[in-house]
Amino acid sequence: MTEIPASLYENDPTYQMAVKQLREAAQLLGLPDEIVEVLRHPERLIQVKIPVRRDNGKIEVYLGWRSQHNSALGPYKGGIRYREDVTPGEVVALSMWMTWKNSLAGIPYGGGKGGVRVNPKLLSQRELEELSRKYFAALARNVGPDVDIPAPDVYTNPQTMAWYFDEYSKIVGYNAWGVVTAKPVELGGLHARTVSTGYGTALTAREAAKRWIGGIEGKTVAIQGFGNVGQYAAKYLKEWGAIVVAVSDRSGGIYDPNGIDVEEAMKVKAETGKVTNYKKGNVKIISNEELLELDVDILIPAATENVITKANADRIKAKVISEGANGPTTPEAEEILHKKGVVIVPDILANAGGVTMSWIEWSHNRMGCWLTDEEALARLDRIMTHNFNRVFDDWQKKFSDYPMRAAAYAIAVDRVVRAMKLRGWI
Ligand SMILES: NC(=O)C1=CN([C@@H]2O[C@H](COP(=O)(O)OP(=O)(O)OC[C@H]3O[C@@H](n4cnc5c(N)ncnc54)[C@H](OP(=O)(O)O)[C@@H]3O)[C@@H](O)[C@H]2O)C=CC1
Ligand SMILES: O=C(O)CCC(=O)C(=O)O
Repeated sequence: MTEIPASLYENDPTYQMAVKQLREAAQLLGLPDEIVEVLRHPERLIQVKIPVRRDNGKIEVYLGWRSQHNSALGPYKGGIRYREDVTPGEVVALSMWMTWKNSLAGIPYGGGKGGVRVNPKLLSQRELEELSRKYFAALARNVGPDVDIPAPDVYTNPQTMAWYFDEYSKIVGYNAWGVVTAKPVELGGLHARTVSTGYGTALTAREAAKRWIGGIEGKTVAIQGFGNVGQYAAKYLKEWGAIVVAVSDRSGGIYDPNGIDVEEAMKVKAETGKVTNYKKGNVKIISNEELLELDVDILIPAATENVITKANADRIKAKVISEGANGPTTPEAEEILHKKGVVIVPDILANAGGVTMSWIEWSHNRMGCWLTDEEALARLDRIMTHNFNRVFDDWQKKFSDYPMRAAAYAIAVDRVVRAMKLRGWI
């Protein structure tokens, strides 16, 4: 385990975007530069080396990171992603966004995020298990139910959490239920965690539609990314009366102006791995870029960072954007869209359903009692509807010259700074 210097993440464009957002929030709150200087760096950035014996008998070495951004409000909390192009800068940016997300959600966590540079689609299940166990064993001294609590992100899932949980429990010598969340139901997880990020993203789109475009009923929706977040956002928006006209994955997008059969698209994705194998109705294959520019009421980017940029912002026609993904909109694009009257529900609010449900799972694990999925989702609905309306009202009253993100950041950053001051850190 090594800690790595700032020069390894400072030039990363996703990190720079996160710092720009922080600086803008600091300016609105009147915070001095020295506080920005403290907040722009993680408290700890860990790099680990993971040698895996491949099925062909050869050893391959992978690199992994965990960024622990800020713990003023509680233990670090945030997911771990497996992607072939993960960078330390991206991981630090994502951990900073977790600090603001958890603060805004009002849950007792700081921010953390992890990543392993690997294409998991090229590994067998046995190789993935070895990689996951070794990565978590390497982090074991720096995670724990009161220290840092990981969860899934891109290309990780409840099975990955089961391996992490088991590896950590073996090391500490007891069942450490609270060390990870989004575990399988058999290991203290909630099915509601699987649907919760997409549910929350759909919910904030629903609430934004009520306040901005006359309600969700009959509104058209396009969703980029058809994984955990995109699929459940599509499912709930359809249930609430919207028409999901387009969805996509890495293979491309499908578009039917009369509406996609979401259940069927989920089945096709599960069985074939590609949503573009969906054949129902008058479906047309489109590119991911075309999907973003469709003439729809609501757009949900639910795949990856930096997809809405100054290069395409002018051509985006949606009136409401709910950010299921972390960091899908660059600050330059956001300014263009704000001037066009588009409401962007920021990621730290729109995709907070996952971590909020993680907190429900974690607190129940620690109390040794269990909630039903219905109770858990009803609680999430109450929390997120309240948080959405609080941010929306603050935005309209105090920050309407800026995008909605400004109001969310003002609440989130202020809470962290106050906690740091009370603790005597700054
Ligand atoms: N899971 C969670 O609880 C949370 C996730 N998020 C964020 O939501 C986003 C999606 O995460 P999640 O759904 O969990 O991830 P998944 O791995 O479940 O799904 C990712 C989806 O995005 C697609 N995708 C990936 N890269 C691209 C690309 N460059 N262009 C188009 N599509 C792409 C994938 O395609 P394919 O299937 O073909 O590989 C897949 O459909 C991420 O930004 C993540 O950080 C935020 C909060 C919580
Ligand atoms: O539930 C969690 O802790 C993970 C959430 C996460 O990674 C995210 O919100 O981006």
